[in-house]
Amino acid sequence: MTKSNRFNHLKSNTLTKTTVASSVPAQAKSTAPLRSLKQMGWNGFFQQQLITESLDYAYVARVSAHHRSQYQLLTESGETSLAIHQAMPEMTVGDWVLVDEQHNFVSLLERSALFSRKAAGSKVEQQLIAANLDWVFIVSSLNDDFNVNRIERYLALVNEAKVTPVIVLTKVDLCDDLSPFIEALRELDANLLIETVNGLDSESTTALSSYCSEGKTVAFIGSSGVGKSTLVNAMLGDSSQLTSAIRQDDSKGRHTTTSRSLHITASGGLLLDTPGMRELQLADCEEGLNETFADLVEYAQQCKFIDCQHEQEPGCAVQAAIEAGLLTERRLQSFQKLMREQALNGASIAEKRAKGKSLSKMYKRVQGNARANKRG
Ligand SMILES: Nc1nc2c(ncn2[C@@H]2O[C@H](COP(=O)(O)OP(=O)(O)OP(=O)(O)O)[C@@H](O)[C@H]2O)c(=O)[nH]1
Ligand SMILES: [Zn+2]
Repeated sequence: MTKSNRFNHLKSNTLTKTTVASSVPAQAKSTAPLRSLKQMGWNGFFQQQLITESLDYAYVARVSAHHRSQYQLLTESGETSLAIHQAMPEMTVGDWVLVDEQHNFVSLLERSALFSRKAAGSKVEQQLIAANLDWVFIVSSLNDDFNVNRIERYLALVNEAKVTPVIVLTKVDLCDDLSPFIEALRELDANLLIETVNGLDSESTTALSSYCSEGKTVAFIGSSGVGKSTLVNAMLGDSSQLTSAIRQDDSKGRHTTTSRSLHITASGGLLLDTPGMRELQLADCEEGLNETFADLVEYAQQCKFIDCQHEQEPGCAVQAAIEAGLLTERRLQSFQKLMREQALNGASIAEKRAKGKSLSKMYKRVQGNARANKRG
């Protein structure tokens, strides 16, 4: 079957119940109101991955929580669960899956975005944190806690995950002069999306509703005390959404009550809130760093040596840009610190020693790739 006729029947405006098998299993039971796939975040990117044949016996579901032995799923008929088997791929909150009527896993749909980290003590194991997000709010308060280096770190993580970042500056009610904060952010990227809010004032937080519109999935990251929980509560409106839970049988047949990590917000979007998102560390995000420091990487491509570390090497275009006032020394230091940090966090202890020695190799690889991409 050719690609075109395989997808002929799938039109982007048919994102309704009729595009999937109508018989979602009767087991689905929920205290939450029913939602259409579109309201759960379904869009053309996922639709075009569906193959007609599978729709005759499978239905679409979104992972709303990940427990030890099962995934919790949101379907158009309510919530259900999927027992974890070895043969299944690793999945995470936000993933879209096909499941058959006997509750067997059929397939995992390709992700539009993914947050992951290396599992502790393991060289290769990836721990998946969240999938298919549309926006991530990087939250920082407008006071002494505001830290540009920290925001750069979050930007690298969000860019690496292929999600669009929005900087949310909280506690605007306690701030007399916004301009130094905005200027510092504009220095990172003149096109950054920035919102200023008072999390305690519902009128002020409506600015975030436009991102969290029907079918859009958002998450918050930021350090402790900046006001994330306050914003989460404001966006969920009806607090019952936060505690909404389903009863399910655990492996020993006992009833357990578990809460989900994917919530419907008052503005109709989805809010993904897991401990993993809150504890994100920088690891293996060279691409994310390159995007976050695109200005610096651009200069680095003009350096005489491909593995230039932008310290005292002759012909360093990065140092020249700093001298010419085109780039700040702070930004170079932040880039170098984050490059080192992500390399070390992503490595095992044995690898760490080796990686410490081979920073120049890493520069060579990153800057070499950037040069190659530019040529290509
Ligand atoms: N004045 C003012 N206070 C705020 C604002 N947002 C949050 N707060 C207060 O700041 C404190 C911390 O807010 P939280 O929402 O708990 O912060 P958090 O980021 O969730 O912190 P963790 O739970 O530790 O991660 C609380 O006392 C909030 O009431 C704001 O915009 N203005
Ligand atoms: Zn250089």
